[in-house]
Amino acid sequence: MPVIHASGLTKTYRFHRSRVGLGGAITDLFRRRYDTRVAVADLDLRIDEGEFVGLLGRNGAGKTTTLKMFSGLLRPSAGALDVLGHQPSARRFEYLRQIAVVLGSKSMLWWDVSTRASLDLHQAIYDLPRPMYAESVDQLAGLLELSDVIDIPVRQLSLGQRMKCELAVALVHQPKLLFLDEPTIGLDVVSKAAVRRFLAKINSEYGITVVLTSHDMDDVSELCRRLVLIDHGSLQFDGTPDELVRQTRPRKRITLTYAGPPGQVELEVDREDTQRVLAEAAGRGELLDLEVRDADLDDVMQAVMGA
Ligand SMILES: Nc1ncnc2c1ncn2[C@@H]1O[C@H](COP(=O)(O)OP(=O)(O)OP(=O)(O)O)[C@@H](O)[C@H]1O
Repeated sequence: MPVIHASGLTKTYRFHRSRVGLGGAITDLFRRRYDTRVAVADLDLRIDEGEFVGLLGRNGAGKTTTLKMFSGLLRPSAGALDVLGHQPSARRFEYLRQIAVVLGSKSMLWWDVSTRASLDLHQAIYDLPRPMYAESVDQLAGLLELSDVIDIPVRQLSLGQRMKCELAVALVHQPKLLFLDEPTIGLDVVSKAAVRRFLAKINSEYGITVVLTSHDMDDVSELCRRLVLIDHGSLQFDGTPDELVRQTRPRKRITLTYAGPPGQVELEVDREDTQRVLAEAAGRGELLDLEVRDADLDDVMQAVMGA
């Protein structure tokens, strides 16, 4: 049974287009001009329980809009969308109770109070039974190593500590489905690694289905077993990271370092030619070093974004 099933999902924004100059601004007050933009076009997608899916694409591709429709923040303009048996835009409590949304660039925490106060508020909002709530807070505080920060006002926390607290608050009601938009944006390498470890664990051990958007290819390659690539709101690719790499950059990269001239040489060769090229290279001079590698996700995304 799919957790998310979208068919022909489309979102068109209607927005006000300003006229230029003071005269234009005054005219705008009386006669507004509107334009439309298709942010997501005819998207068909099925995501099953327990998956960890990366939603990728360049800026403006339609990732956030898609996540917002999945989570019920935006109403689709056309198409059908079923998430956990609900129509998200109806925003029914039984649906919202089963999902969580974490936006890296927007905080759900109150700045002037501690994370514990935000957690207590969520207990009240979701009407969580006391024992379940206590167990949930203990579990999340343990997994996210929050004991030193949970009672400190949020404004005094570092960005990394704050993101861990965001995750705790988002997950305290034990949702089945988590939507993450750029969860590691701005974090240092240590905090990124901690957040990724946590996300991998809640997916593999607690079975939470995760849909993530990120421009950080380390997030994507470490966490996502499936990638969905969208461009101009349309589906461009749906498969594993390895399939995306093979499809976009099928060639091997060889770096040869010779003792004498020409020094270091970089080559891109077809897979089936690798052995022949290496044998030929070895006969051309004394080799100090030799490296053969596949393109990685970073190379691939650069190729895709630049296309
Ligand atoms: N409220 C809005 N009104 C009008 N156009 C919008 C609105 N929100 C987004 N758009 C447009 O819709 C398109 C998709 O935007 P969206 O934010 O979904 O892309 P994205 O893939 O998440 O981009 P990014 O990687 O920069 O976050 C863009 O062209 C954007 O300008």
